[in-house]
Amino acid sequence: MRDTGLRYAMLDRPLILTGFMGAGKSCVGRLLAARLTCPFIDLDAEVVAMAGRSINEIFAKDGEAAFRALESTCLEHALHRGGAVIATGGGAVIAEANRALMRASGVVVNLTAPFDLIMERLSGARDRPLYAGDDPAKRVKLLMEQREQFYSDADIRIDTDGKSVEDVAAVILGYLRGLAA
Ligand SMILES: Nc1ncnc2c1ncn2[C@@H]1O[C@H](COP(=O)(O)OP(=O)(O)O)[C@@H](O)[C@H]1O
Ligand SMILES: O=C(O)C1=C[C@@H](OP(=O)(O)O)[C@@H](O)[C@H](O)C1
Ligand SMILES: [Mg+2]
Repeated sequence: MRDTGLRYAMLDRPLILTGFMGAGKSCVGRLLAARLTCPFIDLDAEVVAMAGRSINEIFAKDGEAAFRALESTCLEHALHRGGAVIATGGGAVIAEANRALMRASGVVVNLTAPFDLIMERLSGARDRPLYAGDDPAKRVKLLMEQREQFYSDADIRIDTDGKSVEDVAAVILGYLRGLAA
């Protein structure tokens, strides 16, 4: 069943998913956009399209700062498109300007998962430069701690532990229904 009513309710407001790598932003976002029959924008894909190279290549050749600049530009473009579901990359919340823009433009939904589950979901990931290299567990732990303050800057936080992608999308749809009522 498609939530066409909700689609119209949020037509001019993006729904923005934030959260750490592996929280499920991309999977949940794609499903949610299908349910809402609205566009789905994955910021990582937008960055790759704009740069003409992979995220791994951008990090390796241009550095993280260059990636963050592209990410901010793509976020701005995406927010201007109005009613869409936007899956951000896990680090999009670091820049204060990005957070302010997200809060001012749409509904910010933060997906969370405990450290062990994040590690489980990321195991084998090859397209995440911040997960690659020596001791990814140590880096993930540190980044999760450092970013917690930024992720908490959201309209709603949803713990995805024990929930399927469908379950998480259903919680968000329920929240949107509450907003539209
Ligand atoms: N709620 C969930 N339950 C089980 N697996 C999940 C869930 N959310 C995401 N995953 C899995 O975790 C991995 C990362 O998901 P993804 O949507 O790419 O996360 P993100 O975009 O937040 O980094 C994928 O393999 C996906 O299938
Ligand atoms: O947390 C981060 O800094 C990053 C998360 C990634 O997106 P996902 O959160 O979708 O994996 C991607 O933007 C890049 O590898 C950097
Ligand atoms: Mg993603």
